[in-house]
Amino acid sequence: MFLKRIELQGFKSFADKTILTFDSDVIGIVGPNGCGKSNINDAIRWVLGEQSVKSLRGNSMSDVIFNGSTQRKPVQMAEVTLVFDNSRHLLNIDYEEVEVTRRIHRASGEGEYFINKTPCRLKDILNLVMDTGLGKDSLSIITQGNISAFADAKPEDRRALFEEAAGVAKYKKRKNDSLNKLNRTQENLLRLEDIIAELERQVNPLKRQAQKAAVYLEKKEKLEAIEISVICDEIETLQEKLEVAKQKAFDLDAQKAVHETTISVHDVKNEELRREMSEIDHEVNHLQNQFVNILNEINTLEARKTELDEKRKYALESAGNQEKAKELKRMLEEARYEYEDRRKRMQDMRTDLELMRKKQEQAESEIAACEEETQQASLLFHRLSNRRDILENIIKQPFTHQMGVKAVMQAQTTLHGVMGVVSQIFKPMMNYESAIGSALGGALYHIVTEDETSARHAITFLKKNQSGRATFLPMNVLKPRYIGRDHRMLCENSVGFLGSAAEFVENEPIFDPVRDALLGNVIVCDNLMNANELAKRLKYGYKIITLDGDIVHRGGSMTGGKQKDNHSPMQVQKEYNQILQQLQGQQMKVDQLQNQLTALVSHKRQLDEQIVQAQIALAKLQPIVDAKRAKYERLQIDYEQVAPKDDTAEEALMQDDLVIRLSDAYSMKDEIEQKMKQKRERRMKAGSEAERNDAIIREKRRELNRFQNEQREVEVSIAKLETNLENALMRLSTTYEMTYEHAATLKQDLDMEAARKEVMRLRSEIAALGNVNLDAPQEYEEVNNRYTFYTAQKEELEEARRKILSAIDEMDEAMIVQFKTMFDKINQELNDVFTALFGGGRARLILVDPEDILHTGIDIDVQPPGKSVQNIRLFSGGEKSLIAICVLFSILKARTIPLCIFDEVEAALDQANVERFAKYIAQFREESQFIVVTHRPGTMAQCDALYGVTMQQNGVSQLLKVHLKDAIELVDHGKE
Ligand SMILES: Nc1ncnc2c1ncn2[C@@H]1O[C@H](COP(=O)(O)OP(=O)(O)OP(=O)(O)O)[C@@H](O)[C@H]1O
Repeated sequence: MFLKRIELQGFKSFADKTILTFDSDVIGIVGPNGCGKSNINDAIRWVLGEQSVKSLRGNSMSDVIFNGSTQRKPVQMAEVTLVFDNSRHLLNIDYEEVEVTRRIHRASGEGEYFINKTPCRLKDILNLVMDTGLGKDSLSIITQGNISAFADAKPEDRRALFEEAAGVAKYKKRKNDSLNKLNRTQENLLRLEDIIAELERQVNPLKRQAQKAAVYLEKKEKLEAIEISVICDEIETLQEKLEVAKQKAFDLDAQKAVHETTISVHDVKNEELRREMSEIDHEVNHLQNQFVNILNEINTLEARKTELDEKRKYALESAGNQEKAKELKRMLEEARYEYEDRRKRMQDMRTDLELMRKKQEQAESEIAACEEETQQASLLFHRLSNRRDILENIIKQPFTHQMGVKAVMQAQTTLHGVMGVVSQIFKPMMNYESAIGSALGGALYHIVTEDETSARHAITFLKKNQSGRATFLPMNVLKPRYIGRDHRMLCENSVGFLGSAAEFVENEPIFDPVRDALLGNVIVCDNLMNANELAKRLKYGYKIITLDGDIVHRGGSMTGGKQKDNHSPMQVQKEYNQILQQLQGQQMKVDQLQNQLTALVSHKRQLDEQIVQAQIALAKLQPIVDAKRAKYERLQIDYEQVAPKDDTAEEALMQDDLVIRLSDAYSMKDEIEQKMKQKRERRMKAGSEAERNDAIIREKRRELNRFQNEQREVEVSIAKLETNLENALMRLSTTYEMTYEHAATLKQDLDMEAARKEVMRLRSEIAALGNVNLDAPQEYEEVNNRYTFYTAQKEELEEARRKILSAIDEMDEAMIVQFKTMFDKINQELNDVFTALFGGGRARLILVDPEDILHTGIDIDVQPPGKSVQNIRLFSGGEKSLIAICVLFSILKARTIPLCIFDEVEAALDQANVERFAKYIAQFREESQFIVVTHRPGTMAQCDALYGVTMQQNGVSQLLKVHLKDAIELVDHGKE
């Protein structure tokens, strides 16, 4: 027996464990309607892998689990096991006995499969029974429904039965698998083709980019090798320059200190001089008092002398000759003394006067020279002041020729958002006025506004008042412009480059955007020659201006020259600043000269005064000298008249010291006068010295000022050098990630000028490369690898597809042969089976499309005895069943099927046909095992054994082996 046993538990109406053991070839299963016979049939199909809930007569797979009845609770699990004898190895497995089990749990709804109690997949079970004839479309399980549907089915729906009989299912399955594989391959191929197309699109540009990147890297490497040395050299040069500038700053500091010391020394000196002058004044005062006193004393002595002389005169008249001679001799001595004394004093005075006159002459010529110089200096000062006034006037009344600008600026307070005119907003740094003027050009007279609305309002204002035109720069739309990083670097390495024009103006921070927009990308160069050279290097992409205001425009055109009366605001401002500076110097010069002149004039005035005083004194002394001489001569005559012949008279003594005292008083007076003169001279000298010191202090202060300015410039240049140095160091660290110390060890001994040019050349070549994708080589390699990989894959897939297609062709071939052979075999059997069952007539199978064996439908052409009905559908139900049964038996004859389960297939047949049918089954018992569900005694009579299925009141099927008679009774009893 092929199927040895069925074990059911919880399956449909078989709530309890039920075992059907098959020990005969033809087993009948009998029982009343609804007792559960077909559930056995369902159980077999279920185990063999039935997935159609509908064909299992349920709504869900868990409907196969015993659902309970009035007296029994539902169970939670259904399990059916089929036990096969596989000694003939009909099943595709090596075991002699095979147990196939399927289980389902109500809770999870999950099914489990087992082969020989080992869990397996549904697929394994389908494989196991494939081509045994036990498949779901096979003849092994035929129901009444199948039988009646067979005749009415469409020809193509009948095909499955024959395919199953021909055993092409395995090919079909394989073909299906192959087709699925082919589909997947096809899909993969499509996907691959998409990927390859996409990669193809990327690979060529990437290849170009990778080549470009390689060129870039090569140049970059070369550049790096040279530029590190160039930057090092630049750093060293900058450091040297910085050293020099710092030394200069130090020297300036030292000079400043020297000057400051000089100033303070002179200040101290002046302090001393002033103290000395005040002391001298005090002393002169004191001497003047002394002078007055001595004059008084002289007057007193003179009076006493006159009185004495009168007394002597009277005494002489009454005296004797000897007495007289003695007295006269004494008087003569006094007179001679006085005369000599006065004469000598007069001589001294004359010498003094002479000296003073010489000094006076010298002072006069000095004054004349100083006056001339002062006059010249004043003249220049006035000329400069006049020019300053004119320029001031121009500055105070700007925009005389720009009516529109003038009108807007006059109405600035009433117009919202008008911020100023460009020429007034920016103040060029010293010496950059011409350059900035040229850089701004026409924009000098543009009006800066907050935004476009403000500009619109101003334009409306100009229109309404017909006040002219003006150009406006709304701040909100201005875009900053810069010199590109690479270009900047190129500039910094060029001779004569000073910076961008924006660096040389001062303005309020709020106007920075205007500054950057107008001047950010304008380059300032020292002269036109260097400007041309730089323009060439920059490929004429920037406006370059020189300190003289000449311009090399973008594109290379040039503007230059000089205007006679340049009234551009920047020029006016420049001249005004220069004039203010000159005026300051000139004013100082004039002041200095005037001070000098005043000092000279006062000196001369003092000299004049002294001369006059000396002349007066001399004039006063002259008559005195004359009188003294006359007196002396007179006394000499008088004495000679009375004097003895031998003048042996003893030396006359000056008895009265009045004369000496008087002479001493006069000497004292002269001495005081001399002292006063000396003091005054010293006072004057000190005054001049103080003035000279003041002049020196002023001069030193001026120089100090100059030093301070110079120091500021040096500080600016130090700051610039430091910035440049910092930039160079930064370039080293950002571009090459190197410190200077490390870079210096790599520095090569190059001709720096040539190296710089090489750097420039490489830079411009690199810049000309444009955007470089440095990841391109790697990306190219990746993409190219993927491209190669996918192309190879595509070829492999195409090869696989070719193989699948050829395998499908082979399978088709095999299926056609197998199908056709089986079909022919069945067709051969059919006629015999038909005549046997119908008792005559003829029947044959027809291929609807013999050209397409793989898909053709199958028609049946039957001719029961004595009938000429062409269309199979026109036959009666019983006839249709019988025709189907004929085909069934033909198939059984054509090929062996180990197990056939017939579920009331003969229900529609009449008694005679049932018997014929039953007997026919018996013919196959040698090859096939039959399980026949039947109600018909004729069929039962041909069975070797009969199982009766009963269902008691509790709704649970039960099984019992019965004899034929009991079986008929069971069925009949059921009918009742
Ligand atoms: N899940 C289930 N739980 C309990 N009983 C079930 C279940 N499924 C089906 N049944 C019962 O099984 C019976 C139907 O069995 P079956 O169709 O095998 O009868 P039968 O003997 O073939 O009848 P007939 O001779 O009319 O063809 C019904 O009474 C039905 O109530």
